[in-house]
Amino acid sequence: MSLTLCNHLYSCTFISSLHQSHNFIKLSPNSLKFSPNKSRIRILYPTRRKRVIISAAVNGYSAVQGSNSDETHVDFGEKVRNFVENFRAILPGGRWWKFDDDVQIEMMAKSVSVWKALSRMWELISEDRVLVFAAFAALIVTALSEISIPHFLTASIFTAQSGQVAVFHRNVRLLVLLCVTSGICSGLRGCFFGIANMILVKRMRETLYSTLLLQDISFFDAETVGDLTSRLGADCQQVSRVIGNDLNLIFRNVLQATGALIYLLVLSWPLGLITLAICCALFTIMLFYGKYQKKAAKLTQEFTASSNEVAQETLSLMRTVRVYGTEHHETQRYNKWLDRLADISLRQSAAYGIWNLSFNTLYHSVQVTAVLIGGMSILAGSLTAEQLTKFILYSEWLIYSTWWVGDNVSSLMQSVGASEKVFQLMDLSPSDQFTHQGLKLEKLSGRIEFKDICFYYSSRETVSVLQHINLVVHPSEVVAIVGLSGSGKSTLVNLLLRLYEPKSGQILIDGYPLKDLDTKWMRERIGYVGQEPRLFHMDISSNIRYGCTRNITQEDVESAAKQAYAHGFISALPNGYKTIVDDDLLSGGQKQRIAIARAIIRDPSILILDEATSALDAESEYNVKGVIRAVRNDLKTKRTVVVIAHRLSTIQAADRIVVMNGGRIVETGSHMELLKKDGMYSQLTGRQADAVA
Ligand SMILES: Nc1ncnc2c1ncn2[C@@H]1O[C@H](COP(=O)(O)OP(=O)(O)OP(=O)(O)O)[C@@H](O)[C@H]1O
Repeated sequence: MSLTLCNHLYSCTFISSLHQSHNFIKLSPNSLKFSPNKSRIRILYPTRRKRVIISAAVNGYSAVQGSNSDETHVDFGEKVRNFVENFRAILPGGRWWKFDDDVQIEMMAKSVSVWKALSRMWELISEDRVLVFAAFAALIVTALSEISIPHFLTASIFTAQSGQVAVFHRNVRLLVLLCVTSGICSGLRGCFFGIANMILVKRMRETLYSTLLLQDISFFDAETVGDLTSRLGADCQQVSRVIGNDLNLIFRNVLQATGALIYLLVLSWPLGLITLAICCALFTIMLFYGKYQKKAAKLTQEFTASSNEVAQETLSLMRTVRVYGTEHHETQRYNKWLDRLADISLRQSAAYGIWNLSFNTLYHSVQVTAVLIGGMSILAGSLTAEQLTKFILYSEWLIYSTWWVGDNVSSLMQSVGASEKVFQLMDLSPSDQFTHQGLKLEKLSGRIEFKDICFYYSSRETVSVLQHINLVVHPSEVVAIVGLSGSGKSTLVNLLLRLYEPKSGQILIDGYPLKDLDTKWMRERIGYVGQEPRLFHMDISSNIRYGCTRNITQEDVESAAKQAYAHGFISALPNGYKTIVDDDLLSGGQKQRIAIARAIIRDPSILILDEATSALDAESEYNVKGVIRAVRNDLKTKRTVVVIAHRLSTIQAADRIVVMNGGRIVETGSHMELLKKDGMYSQLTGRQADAVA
């Protein structure tokens, strides 16, 4: 049965119930609609390393399976109990407020303390510490000027009332000076903190991006692009508030609150202590609120990342979505995450409401207490009206500052929550390939030897993909690897490209272990054309030059394009080699030809071609055969060619054919030798011949 969640709140109840019971679902019959042709409910939680799938057999769900008449028999007592339970759930601290139900704990990044997060941020910005110090200096001057204003304001009014002209003028002059100073320093403070923040976010993104680019390929097998771009975008943006907003305002308000408190205690210590007690209560509420917001922020980041993941996947597969007419389904898939985001936001807003309510209540209680006790003190003659006015002004100041501190601490907590995953990713060590300084040979002849290679992908440890592969490819030899789909051909090439490391065995290049060779040096000497070549969003010329470290002229580009049979169609494009392309603007065959030109221009000692298996067959075959022919005819440049071949004519052009099955090499030899053997190869060619016939 498929399940439609009628409204957002019910969806939360549903998900919560799923988590609570794990096996049994408690659902409100009103909230769900079932269609009879499916049998499972699946909820996917994207996690960093795995997706948790909760499946619930709906057929075993008797309460909903029954007719609607069940609903009418719910007795009054049950209804009241449900009402009371729901009411208790929405009270502060109730079940509705808890986030734990919403998400598996392993999807969260390791929690970092505020101090740890701040010290990490300081590491990133410490290079520009002068700017930060200048910002803090401006902040201190602003805070001190602002906190002195109410004193001189009140003093000016009361000195005018009592006719002390000289003192009145001095107070007004000081007032003007304080206003001007606080105005200027406030501007400088905002500007310096803003710049410091911009630097922090820029460094954070730079560091994160460069760390990601240096990870092993297996890291990208486990992470999704949408998730990573979300860390770079939304998460870093959230952290951007830390210095420019949160810290800046926290420090300002802490300073002002401290000043106001001292002033109040000097003015009247009993009233000062009462105000302090109220502020402590406010601060305690604020701590709970801050923690709550931090957790909410972490979930918001997770769900934003998940929604980005869905959007990115759908938009990049837009043609498939259109052809299969799944727009509505995809919208629902996206909406599911939006609903969860809205749910978090709903609770955040409700928490904000409670926080504001507490503040208002406590704020007004300070006013009332001050007027009551202060008024009685005036009547008793122990306090003047001027002192009480100052007291009320400063107590307002104190409580407002406490409120601001609370507000900004909660915002800081949110930023810290958002930064956790970013720091976790930033802490990843780069792949060994980038840290290890390997050997650089004087000359590479292109001899490749696979020695007893075994391999499985870390994401599927139980599935052995290559088993005891032994193969020698001689310099300038053209070797075709053939076999059924999934037999491990591309994996073998991936190991040669060092995208993955063998689990056992060794790959030798010119007799040297591939692991000992300098990866960058080695890759510069390999040309690779994948089965589905991808192009960058830049002009064709730049796409062909991509990654080539030697000096390249436009003639070199055109010559490589001619060898790859790409010159003709490129010249026919409106802007020729300057035409901006990307993955969608050219046909599969045209992209492949550009990728071949990109491989040829490097003048590689080892050329690896993965022939396309799909609809491109004929064109791909023509292109690949052309490259092999060119290698054969060009006696000056010696190249070893490894081609993963699917077509008979490509295979025949090879010096040697290696047949793979189930991760093993089962046959090797020339076309004729293998046909005579009447083994797997002859079966494969027989099948292809039948297909052509
Ligand atoms: N990144 C990966 N993570 C986990 N398993 C993978 C990964 N890439 C490939 N595999 C699995 O490894 C096995 C071999 O795949 P491989 O791509 O090497 O086969 P192939 O012979 O090149 O197939 P084809 O001719 O269809 O391209 C397959 O079972 C595949 O599902």
